Amino acid sequence: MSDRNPGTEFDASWFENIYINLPAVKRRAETLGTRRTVKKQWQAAWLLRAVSCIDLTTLSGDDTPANVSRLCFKAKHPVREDIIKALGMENENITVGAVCVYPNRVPDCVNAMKACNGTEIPIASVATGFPTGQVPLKTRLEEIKLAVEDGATEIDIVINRNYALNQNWKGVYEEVRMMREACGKAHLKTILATGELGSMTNVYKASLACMMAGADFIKTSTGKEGVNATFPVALVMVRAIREYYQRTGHKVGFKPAGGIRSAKDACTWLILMKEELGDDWLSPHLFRLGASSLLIDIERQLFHYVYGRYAATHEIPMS
Ligand SMILES: O=C[C@H](O)COP(=O)(O)O
Repeated sequence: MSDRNPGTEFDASWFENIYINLPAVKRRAETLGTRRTVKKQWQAAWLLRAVSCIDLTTLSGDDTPANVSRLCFKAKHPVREDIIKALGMENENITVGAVCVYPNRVPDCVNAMKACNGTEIPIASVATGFPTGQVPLKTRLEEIKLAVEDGATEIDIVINRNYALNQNWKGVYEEVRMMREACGKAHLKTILATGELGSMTNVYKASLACMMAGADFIKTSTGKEGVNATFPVALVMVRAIREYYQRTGHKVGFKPAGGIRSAKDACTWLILMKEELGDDWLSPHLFRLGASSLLIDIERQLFHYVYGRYAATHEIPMS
């Protein structure tokens, strides 16, 4: 993870005169999807980089110690050994960026990580009444503290959408500030739930409020809203990250989440980060992809890359 973002005093002037040129943002987003392709010889490297940035997620009502344990094993061994060997990467320790679960499942992650020896992978817990946040502040803060006590090293909170929709940026700031305090040493990711914020201007202002309050990452969505991670929203958020960096010198990370399922999209997200913020934002310290099923497609593409598309789909061993 990046060096902690200490945040700043609340400054209302940051929220004045913000104008988002939506047609221009949309045009820029379209160029990301259509005009950039990763050269063949670089494809595997880009895909492995995407793997290292995944927050491998399970956030379901029917999560159990068993499926969380499988998730943790997969987090430590995200790509099949023969594929890694064929790529000449057997000496690299390739893992995902973190696992991401509900607070009740954090102890299961701790146990599962102990059971498979080797690298410790960060355990991220959603908290604060995820996904809606519609519980009292005292409960939301307590939930963070319990998750950290249980072993979470990263906390993904949801912001107060009521405050955001009512332009109460000081309210958003003060709650996030308290949440950061409750996190202690754990890193803080703030989920904006952009699909519920009503406008791109609100997305930009919510991003600023969270970073001012000390968010280490800003994250698009819970994955449970009607609209989740989109490229136009991401462009608005990363430009807020750039403004915050220019004003304070602190680098804040970015996590798109929700509906990211294809290897091609994963590469496009990396290209967006490279072009908008630069190479520092191409590592798990400053970039995460929140996803529950993206890894399956990346592994499939790596398989095709190593063995060829024909072998991958048609060949069967005869003995
Ligand atoms: O934070 C991560 C998201 O909840 C995952 O969403 P997904 O299941 O659409 O990949």
